[in-house]
Amino acid sequence: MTRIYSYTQAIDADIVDAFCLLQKGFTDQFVYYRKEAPVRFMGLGRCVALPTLDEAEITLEGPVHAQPVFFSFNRFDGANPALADELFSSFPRLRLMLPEVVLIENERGTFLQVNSLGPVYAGRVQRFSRDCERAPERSAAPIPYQLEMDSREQWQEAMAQAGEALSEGRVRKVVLSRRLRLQAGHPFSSKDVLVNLIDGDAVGTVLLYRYADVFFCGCTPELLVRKNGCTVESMCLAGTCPAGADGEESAVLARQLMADRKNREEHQFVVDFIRTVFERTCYNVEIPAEPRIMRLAHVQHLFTPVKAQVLEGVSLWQLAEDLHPTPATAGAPVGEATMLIRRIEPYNRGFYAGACGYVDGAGDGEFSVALRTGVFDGEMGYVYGGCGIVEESDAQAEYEEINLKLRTILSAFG
Ligand SMILES: C=C(O[C@@H]1C=C(C(=O)O)C=C[C@H]1O)C(=O)O
Repeated sequence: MTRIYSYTQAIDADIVDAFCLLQKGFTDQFVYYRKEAPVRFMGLGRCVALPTLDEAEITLEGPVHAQPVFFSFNRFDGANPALADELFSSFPRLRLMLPEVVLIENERGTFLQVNSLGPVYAGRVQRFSRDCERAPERSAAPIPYQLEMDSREQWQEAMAQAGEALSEGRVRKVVLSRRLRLQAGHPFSSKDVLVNLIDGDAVGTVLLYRYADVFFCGCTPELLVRKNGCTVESMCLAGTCPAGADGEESAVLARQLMADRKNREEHQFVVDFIRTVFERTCYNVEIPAEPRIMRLAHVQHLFTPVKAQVLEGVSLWQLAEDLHPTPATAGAPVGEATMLIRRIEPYNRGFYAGACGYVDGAGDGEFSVALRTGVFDGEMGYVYGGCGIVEESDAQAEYEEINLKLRTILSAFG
C-alpha cells in the first residue's frame, strides 16, 4: 500500500498560463486537455507511479474535495518485441503516474492540486498558488522546421504487402501508418508546441508527455473510453475525406463520405468491435444505426458515438485494455492486423495510436487514442499518420489522406 496525500484548492488563474510559468522547474510533464469542454489536467513532476489504484490509500486534504489525478500513457503495441524508435525507448513503462502538481479546469472551476507521500505542507501550496495567479499571459513562437518526405515507393511496397494479406482473406482491414522525420534549426520547445495546439485550430484533445528532454505531443479527435460513475462512452471513428475549403464544399464532401461504400465498411468494423466489447462489459448499450460526420480543421470523419452503463466491478483500465486497439488503428481481425503491422511497418509505433489519458483516485477518467501526434528530442522529431486499408483501397489516395491528417500535428509549429 502507498499512502498518498492529495491537497486541492481553487485558484484564480488560467491553467495554461500557469503551466507555462511552472513547467520550467519540472522535467516530467503531463497534459490531457479537451479543447471543446473543460476537462483539462496539466501535471508537473512525479510524486509516485503505481501499477493499479488498488495500491493506493488516498487521504484528501484542503478546502476542495477532489480526487488525485493520475496520468497514463501507453504504447500502441506494448507487447511488440521490436525495438521502439530511439526517442520512445527513453520513456519508462509505468501505468499510473501521479504528478506532484496538477492544474485542473472542470465545470466546477480552476484548481491547484498538490500530491505528496506525506501530509502536504501548506507553505508549498501557497507558493504554487501565488505563482499560478501571477503567471503572465502566454505567448508561443512559431517553430521553423523541415519535413523530410518519406518514399512513395516504400509506401507502395507496404500497400502491396497489405493487398496480399487482404486478397488472401487473412485480414479484412489493416491500418498502415507513415512516419516522417522533422528537423528544426532550434530545439523543439514542448511549451511552444503545446500552446500552438491549444490556441490553434486543431480540434480534439491535446496530449503531452514529457520525460526529461524528450516529449510526445499531439491533438487527437478520437476518444477510446470515458468513465464517469457507471456511465461510459466511446466512439467509433473511421472513414475520412478532406474538410473542404468552405461550408458548401465541406457539405458536398460529407454527403459523398456518408454514401461511400468503402468508407462505410471501414467504419463498420469499428462499430462491430466496440459493440462486442461493450455488450460483454456493459448494459443499456446505445449505438445509433447510422454514423454522423465529425468535421475537423483538415479532414472529416465518419463518427458513431457509443454510450452505456458499465457492469459493477469493471474498471476503466479493464475497458481501455479490452477496447485497445480497435479496428480504427489496427484493422480487423485486430490480432491478425496487429501482426501484419509488426511485419510491414519498418518502425515500432511507440505511443502513436496508443491509449493515453487520466484516471482519478475514484477510478473515473478517460483515454484517448493518441493520433495526430509526434515525438521530439532537441532539433529532431518524428510525426505519424495512418489510414485504414481495405481490398479496394488505392495507394495514392491513402498517401494523400495521411498527408491531410499530418497537417494537425504540423499546425503545432505555427
Ligand atoms: C490512423 C489514423 O486515423 C484513424 C484512421 C481513420 C481512417 O482510416 O479513415 C480515421 C480516423 C482514425 O481512426 C491517424 O490519424 O493516424
